[in-house]
Amino acid sequence: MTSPINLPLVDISNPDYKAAGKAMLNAAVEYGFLYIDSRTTVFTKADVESAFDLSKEFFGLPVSEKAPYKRGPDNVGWVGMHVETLDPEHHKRGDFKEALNILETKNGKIMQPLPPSTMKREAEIARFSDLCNQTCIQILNLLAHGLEMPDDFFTSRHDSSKGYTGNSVRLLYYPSDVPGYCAGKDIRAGAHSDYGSITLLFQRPGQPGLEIQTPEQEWAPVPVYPNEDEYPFPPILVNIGDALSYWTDGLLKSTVHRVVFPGGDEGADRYSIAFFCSPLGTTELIPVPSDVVAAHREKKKEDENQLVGYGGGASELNVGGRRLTAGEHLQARLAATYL
Ligand SMILES: O=C(O)CCC(=O)C(=O)O
Ligand SMILES: [Fe+2]
Repeated sequence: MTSPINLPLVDISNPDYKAAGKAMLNAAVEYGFLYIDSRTTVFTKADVESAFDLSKEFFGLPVSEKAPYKRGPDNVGWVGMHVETLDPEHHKRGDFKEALNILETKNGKIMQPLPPSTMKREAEIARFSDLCNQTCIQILNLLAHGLEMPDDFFTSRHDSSKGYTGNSVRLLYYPSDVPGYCAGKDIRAGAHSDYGSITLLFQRPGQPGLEIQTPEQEWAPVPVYPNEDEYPFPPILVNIGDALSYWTDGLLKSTVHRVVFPGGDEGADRYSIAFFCSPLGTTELIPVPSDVVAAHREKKKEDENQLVGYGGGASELNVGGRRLTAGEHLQARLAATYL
């Protein structure tokens, strides 16, 4: 096994905007993954604990109480065991996980039906969703800054008051004992890249399992904690999705990752929470006006249609004489992974 990867840890509250923007950009270019120091975020320990607590409560419901809230064509709702197959090419059985996709809340309100016990916690969910959104805006601003573009270039294309983005909170549950699991054949979450612009990932102490693909095509575990420091909760893992990679002509990496069953004593259940931040569905994935991106393109002289990240659903960046939109890419990827 490859040694754990040593990803950069970024202080998101750094008043030296220029330094923070470059630190964020460098990590996004080199790894496509980075940690945000949880001491520098808008979240309190209680916000994160309450989100994991309600996640545990939801997944602990009997199947009969979750089934009425099954994921529909709008991609919101409960995803049962083996329903999603993130890497259908390599895994016959679907992912060994359950998920709950919760669409970004609006003015404190949940926009979809949920079980009464979860609905009761609407205020906590809405606060968590808002804080995720705020964090994504901070990150997108810093990345724009790092790319030497107007600070609001990305955020203005993520403004959900202007249309549908697909931004969502995703609660994930990977049970440790699933009948019929076959080591070496089955996987908790198959290899994939994320589809939107950025993903925030919240993890729990003692519940590892995430791995990223290195440029040498090996799998490197991503530790829950990057070092021995004292944190109120584990640092938030941030990764770049396909949209930002297309937008920057591959300068920012949409890195392939997966979730495995850890060996040894670490065979615990894993709970994680992702926040997927996506551009407005109508946004064309055209390389952005950045000198930094232009210099990268000049250096690479790359093929226009090269695959980005895992790239499965979007080998064609041009459709019908125009560029692919963020919404089309999202739909193509979902169609490829819900069989
Ligand atoms: O649970 C995790 O650690 C990762 C989940 C993930 O990669 C995803 O849902 O896109
Ligand atoms: Fe992912």
